[in-house]
Amino acid sequence: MADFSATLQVLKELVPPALQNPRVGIICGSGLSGLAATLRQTVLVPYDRLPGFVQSTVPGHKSSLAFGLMGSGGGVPVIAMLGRFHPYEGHRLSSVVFPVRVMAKMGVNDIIITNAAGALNPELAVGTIVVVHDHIALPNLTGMNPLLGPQTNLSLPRFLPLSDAYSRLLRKLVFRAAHDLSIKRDALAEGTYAWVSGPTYETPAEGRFLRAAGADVVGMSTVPEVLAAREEGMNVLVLSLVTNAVVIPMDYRSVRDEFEAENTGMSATSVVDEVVSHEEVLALGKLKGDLMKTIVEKVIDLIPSDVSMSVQN
Ligand SMILES: O=P(O)(O)O[C@H]1O[C@H](CO)[C@@H](O)[C@H]1O
Ligand code: HPA
Repeated sequence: MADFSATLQVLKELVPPALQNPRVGIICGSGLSGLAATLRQTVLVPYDRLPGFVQSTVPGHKSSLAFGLMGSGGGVPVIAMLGRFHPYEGHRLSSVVFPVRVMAKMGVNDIIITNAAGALNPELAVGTIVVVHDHIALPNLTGMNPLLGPQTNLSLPRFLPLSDAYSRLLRKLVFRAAHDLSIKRDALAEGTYAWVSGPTYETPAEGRFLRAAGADVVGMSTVPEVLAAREEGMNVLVLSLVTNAVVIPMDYRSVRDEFEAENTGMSATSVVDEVVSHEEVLALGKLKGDLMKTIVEKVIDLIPSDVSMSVQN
């Protein structure tokens, strides 16, 4: 098991005292590290200075923690991961969630986890921010769960309930923030996140399967972080930016028909199969990053400090 005390000691040396007790934790999804641009008195700590931290190897993820003040007035002390770790990078699940546990040990009560995700629900337009209210995690159900293994902290629950994983209070604050900021209603939606291991994007049949199971968006991150944060007793908010529509045609556009038409001399429409790319995901993050930033900043303003100090739902 990783040694948190060594990590905490380094942070004590590198982070000024005023920022050493962050109240809110933020995890920036693919292309969303600009979230930290609104921090004041920012101090960056590269992951390679921190025992127990691995490196973010995915484009659109930086390998640094950012400490600073966010929001109006004096500001709220926050700690932000400018890049996250995914199991598909080859990182162990315990490494993926290590920073979340460090946040807990530094006193973070509320964590805002963002990600880029593909839409399974056809009603979700690209660019929508989905306030996640539930998840489906096939990897969890089949033995890939960051909480598997001997209990490392006996003060934490062995059997963690997840029916209340996504804080009702924090979710509602997102809609209050959007209202206060006059953000148009359809910029936001609510939905269920499906976690897949990646790094492959879904086949059309897999997309249909996840949709039929009740998921609205799909991505390759977040759920391990949610589990660790809940185990540590934090209140969790997850915001998914829809960066692409998952390709789920029912119609496979028969190549037999295409062949037969060509073979009989009739003109056949040549069809190019649609594909998604990480470049597309990052481009959307760039386009909509400001909206995510504005909402996160306002939510942080709205979190009552007395509520933040205790676990609520
Ligand atoms: O979930 P984040 O880290 O935002 O990134 C999403 O974007 C990448 C795929 O384009 C995957 O890593 C997926 O999980
Ligand atoms: N599938 C899985 N993960 C993703 C997607 C997707 O379509 N888009 C962004 N992350």
